[in-house]
This record gives sequence, C-alpha cells and structure tokens, in this order.
Amino acid sequence: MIGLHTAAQVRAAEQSVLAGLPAGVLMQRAATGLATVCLGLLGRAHGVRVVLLVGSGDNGGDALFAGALLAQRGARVTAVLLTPDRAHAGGLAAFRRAGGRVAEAADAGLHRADLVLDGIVGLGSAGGLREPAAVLVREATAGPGLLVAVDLPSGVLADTGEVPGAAFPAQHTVTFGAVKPGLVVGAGRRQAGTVHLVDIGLGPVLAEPAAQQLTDADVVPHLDAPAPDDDKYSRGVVGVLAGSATYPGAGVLCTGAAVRTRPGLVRYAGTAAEGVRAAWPEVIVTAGRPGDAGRVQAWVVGPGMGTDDDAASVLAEVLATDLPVVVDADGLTLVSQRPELVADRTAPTVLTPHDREFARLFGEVGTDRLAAARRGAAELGCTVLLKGDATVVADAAGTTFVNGTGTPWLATAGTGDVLAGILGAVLATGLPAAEAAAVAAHVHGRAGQLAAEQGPLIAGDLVRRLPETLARLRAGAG
Ligand SMILES: NC(=O)C1=CN([C@@H]2O[C@H](COP(=O)(O)OP(=O)(O)OC[C@H]3O[C@@H](n4cnc5c(N)ncnc54)[C@H](O)[C@@H]3O)[C@@H](O)[C@H]2O)[C@@H](O)CC1
Ligand SMILES: Nc1ncnc2c1ncn2[C@@H]1O[C@H](COP(=O)(O)OP(=O)(O)O)[C@@H](O)[C@H]1O
Ligand SMILES: [K+]
Repeated sequence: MIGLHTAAQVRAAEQSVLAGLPAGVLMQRAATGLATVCLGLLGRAHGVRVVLLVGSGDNGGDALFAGALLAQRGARVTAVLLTPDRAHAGGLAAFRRAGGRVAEAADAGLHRADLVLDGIVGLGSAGGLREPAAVLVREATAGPGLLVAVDLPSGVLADTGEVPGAAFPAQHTVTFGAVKPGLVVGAGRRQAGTVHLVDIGLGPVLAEPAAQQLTDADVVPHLDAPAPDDDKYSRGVVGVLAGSATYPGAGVLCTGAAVRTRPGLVRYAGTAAEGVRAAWPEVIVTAGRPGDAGRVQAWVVGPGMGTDDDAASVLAEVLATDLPVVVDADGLTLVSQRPELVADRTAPTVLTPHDREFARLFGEVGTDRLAAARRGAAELGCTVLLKGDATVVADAAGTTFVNGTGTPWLATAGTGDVLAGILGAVLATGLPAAEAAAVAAHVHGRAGQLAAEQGPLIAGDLVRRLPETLARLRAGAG
C-alpha cells in the first residue's frame, strides 16, 4: 500500500522529526536522494550539463544541494536563481563551493542541457506558476534536457493535482518523505512522469494517509485460488443485470468479466439472456427478473440495460435488497432521477460514474477529483468509483483510494462494462465496498496494460486476458 499524504501532513511530520535533529539534516537527505536518482537516470555525471531552476524556498534549496553533489561528481552545473536575493543561503554557498556556476536565464544553456532540475516551488505552491518561472519552464521544455522535478512539478498543487496555470512537465519527479496525492491524480499526474520516493525518515511520524494506492501485492490476497474445501457457492455468487435485447454486448462483457474473475458461480437475469447464454455457457441465465435468478451475494446492475420503465423497475428491485450492489452506466442515469433508491439503503452500494455520469448525479467533477468522489459518497451514503486515467474511489467515511494501473488504451467502448463485472465478482466475496472497488480498478488496469501490449485493445480483450492478468499478479506476489 502506498500512502498518499497532503502537504500539511508532510510539513507536520517534518516539524516533529526536525525537533530531534540538527538543522538541515532533512534537506541533506532529500538532496542526496535527489542526486542519486539523477545519477541513476543519467548513467554518469562527468561532463554532463545540468541546469537548476531555483525558486526562493526550500525547494530551491534541495535543488542547490543536489546540484552541489552532482558538481562534485564532475557535472557542469549552472543555477538560474529566480529571486537571487532570496535563494536558499546554505544551498547556494554549498553549490558555489562545489564549483557550481550561477547565470542569468539567457546564459544558462537550457537549449543544450542534459538535465534540468525544477526546484522552483514544491509544497509551497500557490496558484499557477508566475513569471518569470513560467517562461523558464517553457524554455526548459523546448530544450533537449531530461526534465526532473524536485518534490513536485512546479505549478502542481500537492493535495489535489490541480494545475491552475503553467506547470513543469516533468519526465521524472523525485518526491520526499511521502507521495503527495497531486502526483498521482488529476492533471498533476500528467505533469509528474515517473515518481521516485526518497525516504527522509518521516515514516514513523506521518499521520494516517489522506488516500491510498494499492500495489499488486495488496490485491493478490483478494484474488486467491480456491481452497480444497471450497465449492462453487462458497466464494461468493455474483448476479449480473446488464445488456438488453437490442444491446446484448454490455451483458456479455460484464458477465464475462465476472465469470473470468471468480468463476465459482455467476447468474444473469435480463433480456440479453440469449446472447449471454451463447457467449458464456458456464453462467446460469434467466430472461426473467432479478428475483428469478436465484441467490447471489452481490449484484451488478446497469450496463447497457436501457433507461425505460422495465429497467427502472429492475434497478429498484435490486436496490431494495439487503445485498451489495454495483450500479453502472444506465443504472446511474436512473439513480440520478431517483437518488433516494441509493440514499435509503443500508447495504453497500458502489456507483461507478465517468465524469458525465458523475455530473448528472452530483454536479460537475471540477479539478479536485478526490474531493468530488468523497462529496458524492457522502451525499448518498455510498461508495463512488470515479473513472479516469487515475480512477478515484471514496466511501462515505472518507476512505479514499487512487488507482495506479491502467493505460489510455482503455478509452474504448465497453471497458467500463468489464470493470463493473470484475467489481461485482470482488464485492461478492464480502470485501468492504471501497476496498473491493479499489481492487477491481487495479486488476482492470493491469488487464488493460497486458492487453495493450498487443496493440489496440478492445473491451473483449480485457475479458480474454483476465486469467493471465490474475496469474501474473499471483506469480508476482509469490
Ligand atoms: N517539508 C519537508 O518535510 C521537507 C521539505 N523540503 C523541501 O521544501 C519544500 C517546501 O519549501 P518551502 O516551504 O520553502 O516552499 P517552496 O520552496 O515550495 O515554495 C516557496 C516559494 O515559492 C514561491 N511560489 C509559490 N507559488 C508560486 C508560483 N505559483 N509561482 C512562482 N513562485 C511561487 C513563493 O514565493 C515562495 O517563496 C518542499 O517541497 C521540499 O522540496 C525538503 O528540503 C526536505 C523536507
Ligand atoms: N485516458 C484513459 N486512461 C486510462 N484509463 C482510461 C482512460 N479513459 C478511460 N479509461 C478507463 O476506461 C474505462 C471506461 O469506462 P466507461 O467510460 O464506463 O466506458 P463504457 O461505458 O464504454 O464501458 C474506465 O475504467 C476508465 O477508467
Ligand atoms: K519543484
């Protein structure tokens, strides 16, 4: 599990650790970690051209100390000081002692740098980048150098991933003490590149993370192989209410994902029965109502089912049960017309909107995706899985996950139906809803990555590659 900590949490931990340490120790740890990552990325230091963009705070101090370490290793390091009279004094002195050069932006050689270190602003960021920072970032971006951000790409807000204006488009971000949410969610994720976490010793005093990201190892225990005393019922039966006579595809994809995730037993009820039976003879199929399907431990309702009166009454029937329910797609459109169907429930409900569906339910998502998911969850007392390149899961108690797997190739019709099926299968095991949603998003993203290895993927590829995805996850954990 990767904990995601806010700027305030990191600063509080820093204060508490600093109280027992000589001044500057944390910055030295940060700078050493930063220089080490840079050396690893460059492969060598001698003769390498490095340009530091140095702001007026400690973020600039980190860059200067790291620049000094690189200069000691033979790199040719030049610092551009955005506000020369306010540059970190200790960092600047160390940098000069190590042979570093200070230059005006025009003379810094950004157009032929091998590496640009962005130490303009980190945790202290407020608003979009101001001039002259923004123009320097544009020059750095136009040049050939590897773009490495110090702690956070300048212009990205640490807690939300909002990018209110110009920002440094990092290829790598070396972050200190804890991963900040803004590096993995929203627009910030796209500015951060690969994130490297440097341990500066805050671990023991960090507060509970504001959000979490699952790793492969975290999901594997929930996808375990059957035990000798298991039978087809014991691992959770999932019921699927998806697709329609006109659009059987969503029913086939959603049911297939469920049966491929946990093949104990999957039941299907609905007007796509013909198509589902033909595609998945393993599934127990009825063309009738949910009540005709037999006992299940969790329902998935909505993909491709339509929004007519029949669909609305099917939705109302399952939401009236005391079973966990995943509501997706058309089901979400119907819930936006009758939110009390969810708000009045006591059993877990997971809503899985993309941005437009979210807007119909709760108003516009806005730029703070964590806050949006938490707001929706609190409003209806449910779990919200807000889809995106970094899917966010939040429940009414504020438990929040940010997904770290996936690929833009998933932006194709039907992949959401597959996610709903995976989620239903995981939810049927009895896992708490937010955790089940986070596990499902993680597996879905891994299936997407695997399928994308062989060119453009279509939703059916995710279902086909699920067994291999799960096998790889288990093997990796083993
Ligand atoms: N908190 C911690 O645990 C540690 C923090 N360290 C470093 O310290 C940084 C935080 O330092 P500070 O609190 O001094 O703050 P920063 O250095 O992040 O930023 C402060 C300066 O940036 C300028 N600024 C703010 N918004 C701007 C914008 N939109 N455009 C242009 N300039 C802007 C402000 O004028 C301010 O002087 C961290 O990001 C990290 O790099 C590390 O040295 C090690 C430990
Ligand atoms: N650019 C992207 N990068 C990564 N994942 C994406 C991207 N766009 C969409 N996805 C994922 O693809 C799925 C699309 O779901 P959805 O919009 O419901 O599609 P559909 O309704 O066609 O099944 C979601 O899991 C979403 O997170
Ligand atoms: K920075």
